[in-house]
Amino acid sequence: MKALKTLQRLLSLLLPLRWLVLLAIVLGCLMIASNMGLLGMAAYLIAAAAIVPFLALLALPITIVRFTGVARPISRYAERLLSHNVTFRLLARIRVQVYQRLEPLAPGHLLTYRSGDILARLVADVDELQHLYLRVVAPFVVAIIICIFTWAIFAIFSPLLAWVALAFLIVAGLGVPLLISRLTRHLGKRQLELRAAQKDCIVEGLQGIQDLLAYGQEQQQSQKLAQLDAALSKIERRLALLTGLQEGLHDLVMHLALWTLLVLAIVLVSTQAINGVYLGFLALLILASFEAVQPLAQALPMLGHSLAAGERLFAITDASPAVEEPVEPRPRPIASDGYGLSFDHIDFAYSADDGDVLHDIHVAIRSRSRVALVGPSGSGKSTLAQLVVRSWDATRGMLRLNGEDVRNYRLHDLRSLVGVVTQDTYLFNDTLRNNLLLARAGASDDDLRAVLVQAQLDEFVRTLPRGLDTWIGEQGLRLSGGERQRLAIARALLKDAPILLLDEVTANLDPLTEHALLDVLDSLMQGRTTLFATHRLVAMERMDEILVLHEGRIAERGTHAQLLQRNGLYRQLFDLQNNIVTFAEV
Ligand SMILES: Nc1ncnc2c1ncn2[C@@H]1O[C@H](COP(=O)(O)OP(=O)(O)OP(=O)(O)O)[C@@H](O)[C@H]1O
Repeated sequence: MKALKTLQRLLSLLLPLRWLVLLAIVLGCLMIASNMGLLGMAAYLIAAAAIVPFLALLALPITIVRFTGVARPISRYAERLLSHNVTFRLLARIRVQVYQRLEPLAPGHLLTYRSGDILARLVADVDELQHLYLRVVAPFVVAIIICIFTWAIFAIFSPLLAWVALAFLIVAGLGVPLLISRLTRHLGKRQLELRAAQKDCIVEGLQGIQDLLAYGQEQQQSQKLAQLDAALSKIERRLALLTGLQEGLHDLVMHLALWTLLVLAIVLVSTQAINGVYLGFLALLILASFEAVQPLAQALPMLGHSLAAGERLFAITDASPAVEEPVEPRPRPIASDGYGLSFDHIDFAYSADDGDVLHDIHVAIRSRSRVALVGPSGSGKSTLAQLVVRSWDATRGMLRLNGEDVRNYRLHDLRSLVGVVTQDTYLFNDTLRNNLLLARAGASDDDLRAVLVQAQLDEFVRTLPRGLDTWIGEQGLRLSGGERQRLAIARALLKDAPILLLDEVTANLDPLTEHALLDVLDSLMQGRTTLFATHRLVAMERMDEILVLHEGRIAERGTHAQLLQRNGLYRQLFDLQNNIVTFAEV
């Protein structure tokens, strides 16, 4: 039932291209009909030439042979061209549509998938659909038309012959392949899963190569890959066995059909029910019909692969996004005197199964103020900051931007107001220039230079032989940690958004680099409403307010001086970091 529904959904994707599909079907019929015409008429001519005294009487069959001889290659070529065109256009469209569906799922839902698995779905699974679109849809319709056509021709000579021929065609074209398809369906699904796991193993192995080498685990990773390969080969062997079996059965049915029909026809000829001159014609016609249903017979067992791939793709497109777009969105807010945020009694849980990680967060953040979120690891700093860009929505309570619920703005509008720098801002394997332009396409070189100066990266860029056109490697691997962070800051400066989220920006840096970067951050925060999540209590005196989070609650709030005076959790964390007390004393 599920397979039928998937098939129906996959077929509905063809609707926008229905006229091209129809044309491919017409061309397919023409190709097969001309093949049948060529073979059938050739057989008839040979038999008839012996008994027909004047060649002129054979003018029509001769014309048919000449016409079909030319029509066959032309229609074959046009049909192939068109089918491939339709299929690969559709696959490209599906791939983009699935990819676009990934974006609203990020980051919440995507965490449940592995990168290799997503890669496999977008590349290999989409490719699997070609079995359906290229080799099943049009060939199926063509095969049905051919069956009807064959039946009609045989019926002219004898209804008995017609029904027997049709029965054999149905068994060869549909019965055998559907039987094999039932056997291969679960294998096809397993094959896709194993291929995805294989890709994931390779992607993970490459991403974690340094740690694998450091821990001497590279052998284990190759063993894992070898095990997956072995499992995959086993499945592929079984699939090859079944496909071979299917081809053998098809040939067997075809031979049985040929002999049965020939014997029947000879009996009918001997009883004068059929003119003997048509015997060769009928024999070649049945051979041509079997040849016509053969592509479908070969493709049908692979239908299981397409259905399994379709199910895996629909699992992505059907997943509900972590956050929804508003039904009636408010226009993008424009506030000349800045943007304030207010968290109204917010509770948050990552999923219904998990407990709340934020409890009753109730705080207003004035426009253009700098607020630090500090607290022990896991206290909820990043989670709270991420609510601002609606990576997730609050489970209870409301987050307002200048008094309006953030859920009432288009996601794009809301996010365009926020600049984000995290400890692992993603840098693309591209030039410095293009990594910056991500924040504002079309920015001039002067704009780029200005933000590089502010981010104190201009001198570094000047030392590079290719300047802004230098490739920075995958994830900015050719840059040091400090340079990567400065580039991320320059990017945020270029975006020039009025709200800023800084999440552990200095976490991976040495004290000297951290110190230098704090000045850069200072200029970035200038005039922007800033949430600065950090567990490092440095430069806290530059903050207007500090919120100390503990187990998802605001445990303390105030300025650096007020919190130190209070002698609470903040003081403990501060003393611990500055080696004033030891961990045991806290
Ligand atoms: N995607 C997620 N799914 C489920 N739980 C999560 C997820 N991300 C974080 N958590 C949990 O939420 C809690 C708060 O995590 P969060 O990352 O916000 O803390 P943090 O204060 O920023 O920590 P750190 O300083 O270590 O970055 C933790 O218990 C963490 O395990």
